[in-house]
Amino acid sequence: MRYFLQFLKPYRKTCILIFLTVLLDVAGALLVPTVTANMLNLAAAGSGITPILHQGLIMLIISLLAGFGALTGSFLCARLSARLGRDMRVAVYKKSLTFSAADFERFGTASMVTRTLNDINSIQSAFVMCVQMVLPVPVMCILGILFAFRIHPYMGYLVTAVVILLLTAGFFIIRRAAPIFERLQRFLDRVNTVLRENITGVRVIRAFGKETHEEGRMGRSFMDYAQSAIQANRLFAALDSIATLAINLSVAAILYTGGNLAGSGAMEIGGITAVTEYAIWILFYIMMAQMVVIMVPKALVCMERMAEILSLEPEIQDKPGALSPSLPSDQEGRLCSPAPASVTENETPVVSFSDATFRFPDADEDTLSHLTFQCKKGTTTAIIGGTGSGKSTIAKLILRFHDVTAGQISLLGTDVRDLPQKELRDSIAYVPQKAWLFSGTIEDNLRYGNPDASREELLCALDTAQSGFVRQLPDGLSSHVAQGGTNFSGGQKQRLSIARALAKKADLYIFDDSFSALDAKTDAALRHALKEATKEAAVLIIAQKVSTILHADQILVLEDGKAAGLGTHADLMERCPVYKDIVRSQMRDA
Ligand SMILES: Nc1ncnc2c1ncn2[C@@H]1O[C@H](COP(=O)(O)OP(=O)(O)OP(=O)(O)O)[C@@H](O)[C@H]1O
Repeated sequence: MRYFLQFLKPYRKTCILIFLTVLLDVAGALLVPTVTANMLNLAAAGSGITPILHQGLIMLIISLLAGFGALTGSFLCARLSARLGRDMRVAVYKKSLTFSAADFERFGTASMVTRTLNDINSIQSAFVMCVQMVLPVPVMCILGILFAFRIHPYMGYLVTAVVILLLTAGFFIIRRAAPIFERLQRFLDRVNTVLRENITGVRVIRAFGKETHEEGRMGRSFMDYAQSAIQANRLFAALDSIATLAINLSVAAILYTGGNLAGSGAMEIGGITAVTEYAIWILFYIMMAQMVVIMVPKALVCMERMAEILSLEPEIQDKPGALSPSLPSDQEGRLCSPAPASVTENETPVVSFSDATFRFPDADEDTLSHLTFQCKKGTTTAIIGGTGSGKSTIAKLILRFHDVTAGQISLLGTDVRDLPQKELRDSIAYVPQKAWLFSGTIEDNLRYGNPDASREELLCALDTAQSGFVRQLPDGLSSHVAQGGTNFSGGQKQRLSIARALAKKADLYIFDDSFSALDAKTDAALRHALKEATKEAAVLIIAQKVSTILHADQILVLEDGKAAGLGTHADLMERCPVYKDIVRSQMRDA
């Protein structure tokens, strides 16, 4: 709630305006029956047409003012709701950009999507409904009861009794509804998770013939959600029936009591119509408010879920004053080394691991242990090792998706934890293990890391990445890319991802198993072209195939997160049994 009020703060004036329009609307709704009663009383007393017409004119003015209030209120409310929704979504999205991989895992992708879209929608609609339906209730009740008392004390007591009865019934129903709505939101998260898995993994499901199994899983999630929704709707139905019964009983009571009072001359005949209308209006508003208030527990749960995201302290944060003036950029946007002048550029390590150790928060053992190596400008460092040996984790640590548990990683002599994350990542071009392209055009994707790149630079990056196929496409650089790049083959996606990285001017290029889908000829041609294109930077290649890294300046051999060897291919063939095993097994397979 605290967070929601913060979002509401900039719109204080609009809120006050909305309240005034609500007042106008409610006052109009109650004054029209009062004027009707006056007209009836005038007619019953046999006064002429002029005073009745006069009352009619007053009624017209009141109706116009009330209509203006209602219309303006609705407009302001709709606009406020849309702006609040936008502000909340932007805040949640911006916050999610600061999350580390571990922070994301706390929520899960499906829940993040539900929280950003569905939860904020629920907050928005509950807010609009509350302003339009709940805000007028106290005003309507107080004014309505006062007006009824003005006509006759008995009528006042009657209306008060009905109001108390309905508010009590509403209170108990809402108390029962809160946990149901909480459950409903959790089930919605689960439906989203299962649905996402089923849609993204549809080919695997079909290939393994698991349609029936998945149908069952989906069915159970839908059933749980449906059962809670039915329970909630039953409560709505109960509330609806109670309110209709209350309205009818109160009208009957008013007609009976009012008739007796009018018959005995204690009350004017028009009073019966007026009080009946007051009661109907009050009960109508209470009924609508209860329908809306029932949504409040759900909205509160959604607010809590939004607050969970907004209040989370990101695991990885920039240090206060992390902006590093010691790392000015050169003309091409690369960070310049803060190394002393005596150190020549070639000797300055772009990346340096010093006894770096890392353990995932939920793991029992270190994923990487005591790694020490350096990647220098103009050289290629390769990392090879078995599956799960920690190769990709090294790339993630350099990019600060995680922080080392012990030891240190430096970029151009500065601990990466002392650099602003933006500055750090700006100086690195990264090709992730899973090639991912964004929907749009090839050009949009290539410009992702370097929006100012010229067309020639983009074509050059494509050529280096052996993506000549782009030139053959009818639309060339403007060719459409589907979400995730699904309209390209695995190898094409990899090459486009490599071209995207190359289009960015960086101090360090990281290729995480990025050549795996390439045939041997393309792989060799790409590595040859890469040497020239990245000669001003350091290159880190993570690979499974020995042929990809054979000519690297140094090769780090990883075994269970530990360095089993570091050297050139020839060195390692002489003294690293783990490397020799890898080479032999791949030769045998070949
Ligand atoms: N988020 C995580 N939480 C816990 N453990 C993880 C997480 N991500 C990876 N691991 C574990 O860390 C280890 C190293 O993973 P990593 O992805 O670095 O391996 P890799 O050598 O790149 O493997 P591959 O060659 O299969 O890509 C693995 O045992 C993996 O199970």
